[in-house]
Amino acid sequence: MTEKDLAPTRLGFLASHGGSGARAIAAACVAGELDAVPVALASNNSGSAALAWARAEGLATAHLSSARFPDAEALDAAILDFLQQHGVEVLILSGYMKALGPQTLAAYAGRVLNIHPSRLPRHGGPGLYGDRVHAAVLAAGDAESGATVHQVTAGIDEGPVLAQSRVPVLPGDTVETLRARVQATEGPLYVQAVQALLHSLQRPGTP
Ligand SMILES: Nc1nc2c(c(=O)[nH]1)N[C@@H](CN(C=O)c1ccc(C(=O)N[C@@H](CCC(=O)O)C(=O)O)cc1)CN2
Ligand SMILES: NCC(=O)N[C@@H]1O[C@H](COP(=O)([O-])[O-])[C@@H](O)[C@H]1O
Repeated sequence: MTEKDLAPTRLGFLASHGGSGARAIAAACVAGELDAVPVALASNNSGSAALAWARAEGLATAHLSSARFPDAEALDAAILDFLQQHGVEVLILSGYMKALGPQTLAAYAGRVLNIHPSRLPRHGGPGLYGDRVHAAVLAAGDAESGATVHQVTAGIDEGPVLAQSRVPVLPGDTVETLRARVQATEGPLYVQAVQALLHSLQRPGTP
């Protein structure tokens, strides 16, 4: 058992807006629920609340967007360089609205998680993000919805599902009321999924 094995796992985040998932996971680290430490957050929006929160928390931060790196390969390389520079071991997508590139996916294979606000495979894929997902659930007349944490692979929302929540869709629901009911499940669900991933990484082969 090396010193690194005993050290808490270093977490990195990508977020486009509020970073609610990152905040819930960071709080669970402080509370001792997760044997991990948040170390870095990058956003494609320089004015995002997630970036302001990460700066205030003392995390390493970066604004990495297609505006700064018009070439997708260069943006992917910049994201990977930022994460490796800060020794990130597990990457958490927290309301990140851009496709993650092949270099970062290859370097972090099996160690990248995303949360999506529906019960995948329903209402997932390109073009389905944020309130568009809740609108799709309502338009389809689904009786239930929820959130999904999955491993991230090249295809959008196609990675293996690790955990799901379930909430009812109620008569008279709007995008706002459904979003609030689903988002109330996301923090605990994401913490539970990260816990399971850390366990599998820290003690491979144990149930
Ligand atoms: N390689 C992967 N990258 C990402 C995945 C993934 O599964 N594999 N998940 C997404 C998150 N996501 C759904 O959970 C998602 C995010 C964004 C989009 C989308 O269509 N985005 C629009 C742009 C939206 C914007 O700029 O605000 C687009 O790309 O045109 C769909 C699903 C994160 N990355
Ligand atoms: N496809 C990804 C996606 O739609 N993610 C969803 O966006 C919201 C982000 O909120 P936040 O910016 O306040 O964390 C969250 O509800 C998350 O499930």
